[in-house]
Amino acid sequence: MIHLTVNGDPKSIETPVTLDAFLTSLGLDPTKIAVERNLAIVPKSTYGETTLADGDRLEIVHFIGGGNTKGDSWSVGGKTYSSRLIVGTGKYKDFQQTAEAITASGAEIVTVAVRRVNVTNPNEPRLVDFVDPKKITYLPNTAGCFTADDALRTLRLAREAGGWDLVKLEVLGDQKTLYPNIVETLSAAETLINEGFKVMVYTNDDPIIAKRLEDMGCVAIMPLGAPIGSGLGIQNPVQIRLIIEQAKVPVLVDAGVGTASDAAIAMELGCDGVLMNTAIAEAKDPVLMAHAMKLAVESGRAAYLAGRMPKKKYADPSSPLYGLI
Ligand SMILES: CC(=O)[C@@H](O)[C@H](O)COP(=O)(O)O
Repeated sequence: MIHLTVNGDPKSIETPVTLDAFLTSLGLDPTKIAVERNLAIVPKSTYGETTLADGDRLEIVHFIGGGNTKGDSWSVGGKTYSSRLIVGTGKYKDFQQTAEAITASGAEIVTVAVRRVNVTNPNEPRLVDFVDPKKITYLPNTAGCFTADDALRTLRLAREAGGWDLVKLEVLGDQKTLYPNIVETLSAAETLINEGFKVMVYTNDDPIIAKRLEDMGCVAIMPLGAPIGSGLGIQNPVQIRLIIEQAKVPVLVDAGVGTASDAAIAMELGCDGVLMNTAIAEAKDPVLMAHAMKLAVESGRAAYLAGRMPKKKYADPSSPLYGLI
């Protein structure tokens, strides 16, 4: 019988085994841990030829290199995306800067205000000459529409012009708040869905309305974090969480993000993604901010998947084994 200690706990094994086999017998993945044997680090490449002996003291350190979110994709409108950041195309200095920011953001979907951004007129600079619609999904939106009729005309136009049927519906209530007009939004969503559009819908942070839009057939629910263009960050995390908990379609915070931490909070809440425009376009350095937003969305998503520790009322020492080695 061989007696060992593992992180201070006694362990016994019947016959000598290699470190590799021992770690595996503990249910550990030898590629993801580091081991100290009798105060000397064991190189990973020698785990297979290191035979444990009576009296060995092992210290095992887990999760070296951490996890990653590779392969963590999401789908909308029948297409799968790995970036969870959707960016707007308004408010930039020019299309060149728009394109550079989009590249830095890593976004695979960009939203375009059909009535404001030139996509099709060859006599003016066109966004499509800077951002290739074969590589990036264009998501036409109805920015600036205040009635269901306006929104319907705009999106029918978009389908006619570019064949786009995955659309972002936003019907606004007033100029001061740019809050959604929910009555008009519901009516437009119903018509669009009946006409075969796949509707990603901008809405308020009301779980009841969100459910109704989902039941109607919207393919994504996009509650505001704060008023469009305000950069105030997520004002109502509880409501966003309630919307996420009940939804069976993707939920993306849309509007009101001001800086990277706002995007991370949205993702930590469990959102499938974030849509933003102003925070990037009106930053002093839009391209750098686009990069920051990419990292924030990825980091918030990883934190959500990792599962945060519970909040505690009192201190809890970080190194319970301190002094034992
Ligand atoms: C681009 C777009 O669709 C906006 O209407 C959207 O809601 C973004 O809002 P922010 O500019 O606050 O990010």
